[in-house]
Amino acid sequence: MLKNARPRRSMLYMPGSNTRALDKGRSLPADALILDLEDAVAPDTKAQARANIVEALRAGGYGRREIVVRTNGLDSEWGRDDIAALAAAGANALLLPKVESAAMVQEAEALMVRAGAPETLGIMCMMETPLGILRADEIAGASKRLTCLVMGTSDLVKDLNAAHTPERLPVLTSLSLCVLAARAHGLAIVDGVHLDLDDAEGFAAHCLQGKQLGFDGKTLIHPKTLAKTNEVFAPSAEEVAQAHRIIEAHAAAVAEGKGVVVLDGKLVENLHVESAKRSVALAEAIAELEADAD
Ligand SMILES: CC(C)(COP(=O)(O)OP(=O)(O)OC[C@H]1O[C@@H](n2cnc3c(N)ncnc32)[C@H](O)[C@@H]1OP(=O)(O)O)[C@@H](O)C(=O)NCCC(=O)NCCSC(=O)C[C@H](O)C(=O)O
Ligand SMILES: [Mg+2]
Repeated sequence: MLKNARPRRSMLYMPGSNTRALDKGRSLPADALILDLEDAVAPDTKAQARANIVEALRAGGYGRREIVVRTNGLDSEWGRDDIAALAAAGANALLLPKVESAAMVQEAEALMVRAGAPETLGIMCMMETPLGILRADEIAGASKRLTCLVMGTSDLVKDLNAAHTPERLPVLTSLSLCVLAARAHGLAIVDGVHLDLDDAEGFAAHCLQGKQLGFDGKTLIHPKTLAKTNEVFAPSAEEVAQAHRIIEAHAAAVAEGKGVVVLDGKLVENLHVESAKRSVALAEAIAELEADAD
């Protein structure tokens, strides 16, 4: 069972230096917004971006969208000040970049606590360096505050000296290792960004591949990709209807003292019921989120 389960089909990055984007986030159909202080922000605008995000959080208006702030690394000149300013500013989670060990997570958590972070403030980790991927299990188990791993496939491809390819073979092992680590620790996990904004077909294929690999959703860089992402990572109406049929057929079998049933020629066991219940719960959570956004 996932800790802190909620829809994370679409997580849209926006630079903290872009106040227009921070404002637009209040009306975009994203499950989560990542207000960025790291790579999307130039060094000489870091302090202003931090102030913009604190002000945006104070002003509120983001509804039920999950609000995540990506801080700079603790090895940079800005990381500690980011955590000090954001720990109690009202975000749902802080996203730590380039995490490579449990110790890095725990150091950030200690700073968050010192800065007055509420117990509800979550931690997310960017998985985007070779060492971080190799230590995914250690990182995913580093703190009770951890809710979600976020793939950073751009940095990863760079560090691997690999290439962005349509099938993503160069990063498949890394993606799957992180999915394994996330699930082993009951965490959510979200796929990396697609950099080519004019490649709608390739983007859709990567969404589908991510869903098939087990990801809960995808990180995004532009609002025009939200609709496709939300569609792919949501259970379809047919899937939800089939999930209800599976739950009902199995319940009827159990009432007759049987543990399994054959539905449409396919075996249905308890594990299928668990998956069906997960689909129904996700569909309900999405409906709630979308009703709230109207
Ligand atoms: C890529 C962009 C710079 C493009 O911006 P722009 O030229 O303004 O795009 P449009 O003119 O098409 O924008 C249309 C309207 O949409 C708003 N907009 C655009 N992008 C966003 C956004 N991300 N969030 C919110 N709103 C957005 C524009 O303001 C326009 O609105 P309006 O004025 O009403 O018409 C830009 O999309 C952008 O900056 N994207 C985010 C880039 C980013 O955050 N990058 C860092 C994260 S990715 C990363 O770091 C990867 C990871 O770490 C790894 O290693 O893999
Ligand atoms: Mg990165």
